[in-house]
Amino acid sequence: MDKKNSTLGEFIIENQASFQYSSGELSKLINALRLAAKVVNHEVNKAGLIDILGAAGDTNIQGEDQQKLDVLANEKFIQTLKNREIVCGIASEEEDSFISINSSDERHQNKYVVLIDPLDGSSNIDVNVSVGTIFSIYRRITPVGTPVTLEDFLQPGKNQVAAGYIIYGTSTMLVYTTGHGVNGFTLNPAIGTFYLSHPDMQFPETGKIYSVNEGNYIHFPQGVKDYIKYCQKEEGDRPYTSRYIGSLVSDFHRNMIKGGIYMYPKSSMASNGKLRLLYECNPMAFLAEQANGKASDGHQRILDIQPTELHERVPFFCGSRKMVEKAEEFMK
Ligand SMILES: O=P(O)(O)OC[C@H]1O[C@](O)(COP(=O)(O)O)[C@@H](O)[C@@H]1O
Ligand SMILES: [Mg+2]
Ligand SMILES: [Mg+2]
Repeated sequence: MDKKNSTLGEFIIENQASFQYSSGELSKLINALRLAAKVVNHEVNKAGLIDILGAAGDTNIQGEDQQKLDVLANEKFIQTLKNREIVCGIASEEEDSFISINSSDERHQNKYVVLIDPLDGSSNIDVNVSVGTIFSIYRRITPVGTPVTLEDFLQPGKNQVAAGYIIYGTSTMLVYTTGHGVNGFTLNPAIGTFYLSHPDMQFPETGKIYSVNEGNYIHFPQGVKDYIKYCQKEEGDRPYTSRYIGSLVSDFHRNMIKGGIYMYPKSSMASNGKLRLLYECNPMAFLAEQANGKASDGHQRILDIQPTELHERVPFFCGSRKMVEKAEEFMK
């Protein structure tokens, strides 16, 4: 069968053998994420027709006003994973602490934990700009059959067994890696099936797009200011084009296809920037490296960072390898 025609379900089965310790559990887990993605996609598409726009009225542990769609997406992903008893723990950007899940079947204890950003790009929900969901999967490190602990979630990103995102945009796509390259699947809404549309995605080695919230320019470290000036200078293949959607998933996706760099630096207002290491930076860094790109905090490889807190933030520089290296030079 021509690879391009394969569905996500077929692709998962075909690639199961490449998973370390493959017992089918990781395949079931990715299948469950696929299902939850379709459920949330259905709700996102109705935004404006049903009551899911605007704030939900609560504040999450990040100190952000939760949007109704943040809450709905969070519930749908957690519910879908819980009901299928295929993970032993879940951590979410929208939950204060991690959720421990014990399988009702003594003989079958799960070995994976999932970390999710259920709705990425929340500030774009009400204005019909593309948003996403981000997921990251680890093999637990505490003994199977015992309750999960914080330790199981505070693993360096290089321990991830899988990571991906769903983008709810002009089309809905699921893009993921299990450590064997990055593949993108597009949802055919007529039949509710994801098809392999973007096999073996690769970041171009360099590009002409830089993505950063320039509204924060005066608060950025000098190195970042200098790199932005470098991007804007009339010289060689520059100036680059500034593109910033304000949804990490969408900016990353565009830059992976066209070549570019996304930056959310630290600033005098936010000493570690805004993005969460566990829910946003680690999964996107794993995808970037699997697609020949690069991700750092301006100095250190994101995937080598040892997390210390569930909701910690880190500065984030991610995209085409040569562009991230250039930005790091300026940061030095
Ligand atoms: O509005 P800002 O400060 O530029 O932040 C935009 C960034 O914040 C985020 O929205 C953070 O993610 P959440 O929406 O999941 O909180 C990123 O998707 C995006 O890149
Ligand atoms: Mg996010
Ligand atoms: Mg979010």
